[in-house]
Amino acid sequence: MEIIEKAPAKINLGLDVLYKRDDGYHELEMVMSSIDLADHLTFRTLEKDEIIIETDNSFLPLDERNHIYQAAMLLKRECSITKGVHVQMQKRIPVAAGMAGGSSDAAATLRGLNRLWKLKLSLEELAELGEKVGSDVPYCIYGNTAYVRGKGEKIEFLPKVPQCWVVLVKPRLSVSTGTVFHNLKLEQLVHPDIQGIKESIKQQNFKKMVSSLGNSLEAVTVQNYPIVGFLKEKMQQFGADVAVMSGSGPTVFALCEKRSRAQRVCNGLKGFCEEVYLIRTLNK
Ligand SMILES: C[C@@](CO)(OP(=O)(O)O)[C@H](O)COP(=O)(O)OP(=O)(O)OC[C@H]1O[C@@H](n2ccc(N)nc2=O)[C@H](O)[C@@H]1O
Ligand SMILES: Nc1ncnc2c1ncn2[C@@H]1O[C@H](COP(=O)(O)OP(=O)(O)O)[C@@H](O)[C@H]1O
Repeated sequence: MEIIEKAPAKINLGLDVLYKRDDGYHELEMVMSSIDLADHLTFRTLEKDEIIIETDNSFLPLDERNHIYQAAMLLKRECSITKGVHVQMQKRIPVAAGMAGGSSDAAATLRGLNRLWKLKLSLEELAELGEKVGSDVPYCIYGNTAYVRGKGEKIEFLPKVPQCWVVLVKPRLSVSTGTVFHNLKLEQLVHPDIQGIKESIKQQNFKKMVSSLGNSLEAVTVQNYPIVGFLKEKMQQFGADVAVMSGSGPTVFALCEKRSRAQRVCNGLKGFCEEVYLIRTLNK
């Protein structure tokens, strides 16, 4: 039997850093939304007790450093599964981009193997397990639009984002999430209006939503990689309703109510960057 799972990328419509916790992590308050750009994973049981990952991306590690491997190993241990699994992944989400590609793959692995091996774990149980693989995995178990707090484990579902187009631009550089958090100065952070984003989504008010979006980590990443600020400015000049960095970066996304406007932003950005995508938000 073969099981197929889609692993969608996320964008952070809002990301606020509240304080540094005793465990060294930072307490976050975020609004996340899934977008229509996804990795595709296919799972097949192996009689031999091994985890084999194949992918069309030649830069990813395929051993225990891969989030898919970690999620599969965790579930095998938790449920005492002695069979193995073969995972085939088509990688579409840019890597180390602030779009939770690895976390979404881990979440898809937990959902996929739960079905393949008929384990009957609830999504809540999978989310709790996923926390051990990465902070964004619990959210990625559910996807869609959500208000997320803590390190990423406290999740409140929101209605779908008002209909709009998303342009993504990923400069050719990788950002280390750890370094971004290490470099931030709490007293200098800008705090976006997370409650305003939540309310505007509940009211389906696009204009109010775009005026509230923001990311506390943006200034930290822009300081080290000025190209991120440059691309954001370009998106605004080409007519984006709003442009914000996602996660710890370096991807910047623009939201546009009109498709024609999004197309203009997309065409304009192609002159500066190879990786530019025009997509929609994703809501089941
Ligand atoms: C910032 C976010 C927001 O969605 O997204 P991405 O940029 O990764 O997409 C995530 O919380 C990223 O979560 P995750 O990708 O699991 O982070 P990790 O690799 O565990 O973080 C690497 C390091 O960053 C620091 N870190 C991370 C998350 C957090 N809430 N506080 C922290 O201080 C810690 O020092 C940690 O050791
Ligand atoms: N399945 C995976 N997909 C992407 N990256 C992975 C995966 N497994 C492990 N990684 C590693 O995780 C790191 C972060 O990648 P990714 O999850 O794409 O970034 P981000 O958290 O910024 O969205 C990369 O250094 C990458 O090598």
